[in-house]
Amino acid sequence: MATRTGGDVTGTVAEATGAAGSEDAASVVRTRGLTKKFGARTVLDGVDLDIERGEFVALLGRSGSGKSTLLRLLAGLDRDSTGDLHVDGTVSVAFQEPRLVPWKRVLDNVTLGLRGSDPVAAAERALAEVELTERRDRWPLTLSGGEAQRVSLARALVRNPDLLLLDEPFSALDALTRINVHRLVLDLWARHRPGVLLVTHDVDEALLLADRVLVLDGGRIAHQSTVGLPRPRAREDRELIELRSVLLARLGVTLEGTT
Ligand SMILES: Nc1ncnc2c1ncn2[C@@H]1O[C@H](COP(=O)(O)OP(=O)(O)OP(=O)(O)O)[C@@H](O)[C@H]1O
Repeated sequence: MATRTGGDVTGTVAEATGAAGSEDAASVVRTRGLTKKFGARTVLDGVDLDIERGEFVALLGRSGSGKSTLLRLLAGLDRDSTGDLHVDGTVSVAFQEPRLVPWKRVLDNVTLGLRGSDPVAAAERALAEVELTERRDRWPLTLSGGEAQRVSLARALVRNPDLLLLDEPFSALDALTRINVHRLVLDLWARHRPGVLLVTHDVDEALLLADRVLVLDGGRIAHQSTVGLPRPRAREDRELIELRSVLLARLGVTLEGTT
């Protein structure tokens, strides 16, 4: 078993408790030699990962490289691993599908499992932040995809997480909605400053949003690029274009013959 310390997971599916002082107060995540096997197959093979408080990290990797597996371990949704894993603070998770409870209205989805003195007021504030105050009494099935994803973000943020884990939360959205939700996530992140780990297939999305972009390959963090540009960022920025080709090459995509 991995030594899992810290991490009070609140999210859509998991609840775990624990508390421990961090070895490094600046880090919300610290893993060393984190290894995960499914049967005889080693999917994560000694992952060393640090995420600082308030840092936005994106994780790229080919399909099946183990991105979601790593996210699930950080979320405490899977505990069967070896190595060191330390998560310091509260964790919230948002997935590709919003995973709203269909028989609960929007507001009740956000307050679900929420403790504290006034969960309704907290949920109302969170819904206002994602600009969905008017939808508070709607049933999830009557929401658009973008609205449902914003409710899912409100539900994640209402808990004021130290670590926000995002597993491809934008991939099912149409291009325009995706741009708006990107803007919203950056806004919410700037206001709340959780550490973020965003799992994505989209190199541009990673470069537009993150401070650091990691590539998972061969069960390890095989590459990282730091993106020093201020936000909002433009896709056509020269530095971004260069980083994009480096990352695509690391992902095994070559752009020869394309413009
Ligand atoms: N519960 C499980 N039992 C057995 N194998 C699993 C299980 N979960 C994941 N795997 C395997 O582990 C590998 C990594 O899966 P994972 O979902 O983490 O990859 P990923 O990088 O997130 O992929 P994608 O980008 O396609 O979502 C895959 O080969 C997958 O089949």
